[in-house]
Amino acid sequence: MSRPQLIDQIKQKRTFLCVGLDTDIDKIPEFLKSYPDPVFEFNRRIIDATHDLCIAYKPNAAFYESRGVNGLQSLIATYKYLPKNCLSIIDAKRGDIGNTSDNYAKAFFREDISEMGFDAITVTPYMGNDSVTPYLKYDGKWVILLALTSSVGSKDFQYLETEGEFLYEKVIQKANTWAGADRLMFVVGATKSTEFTNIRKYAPDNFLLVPGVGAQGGSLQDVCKYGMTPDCGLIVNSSRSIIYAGHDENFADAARAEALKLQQQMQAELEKAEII
Ligand SMILES: O=C(O)c1cc(=O)[nH]c(=O)n1[C@@H]1O[C@H](COP(=O)(O)O)[C@@H](O)[C@H]1O
Repeated sequence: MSRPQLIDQIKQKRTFLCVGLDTDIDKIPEFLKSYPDPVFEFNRRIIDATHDLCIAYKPNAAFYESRGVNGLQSLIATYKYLPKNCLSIIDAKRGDIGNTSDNYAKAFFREDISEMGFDAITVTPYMGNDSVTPYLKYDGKWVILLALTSSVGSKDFQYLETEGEFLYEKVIQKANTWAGADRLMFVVGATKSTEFTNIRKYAPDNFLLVPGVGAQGGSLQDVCKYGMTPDCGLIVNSSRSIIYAGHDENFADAARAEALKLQQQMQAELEKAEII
């Protein structure tokens, strides 16, 4: 999905919500366990219940890889089911030397080889240029680079000062010399909303993938106040607070209700900023 298409979807659907498919087989309703692929069945119902309220889905690879071959099958089935008008993000947080990154890129971008052709992948920046550029070779695909994460541990390295700047500021500036805002996004945690003004100095046009609203306590309103651009520039992810909102046969309705609350708040923010 290109940047103009993404912006168009945001305006049409009046939302910039990403539903995180962090599907833990131990947390899904018991009645689904009789299905051949319970995790896919769970995801299918979540997608059916939320696709008009969001513009992206983000399966987190860890929840699938932890189940070996079965997990990979659930991930492939989920990828194939994702609506084409939603940005598909694989949250894999990969990054390695060039030829290894080439293979990670194949794993998630080359549908002809791996059966998965996600639109975007999360990548760690710390091995530098040659670890990131293999993902950028794929025209039309996005790299979403970790900049300032929502985790408590973000202070360990991301706030280290070097040449008068924080390391995360350097990451954003350097990475923006590798690709434009039509190919590169950054992850910035919603729990870091006070930093958004600063981040926009270095990333005025990039879309930011913002996790941390919901279970981690980040404020959507603050994220919008400090991080929104004339193109919206935000994809706000929420995983647990949506997908585990209910625990019985009605879990998909409960997920929809949570997604709807966020969509309505997002619509209000888009209207306030006169984007729609
Ligand atoms: O890259 C991410 O998506 C990510 C970066 C970050 O800084 N913090 C963060 O929580 N995430 C991911 O975003 C999702 C957050 O899930 P919830 O806290 O359940 O909404 C998880 O899949 C995390 O792995």
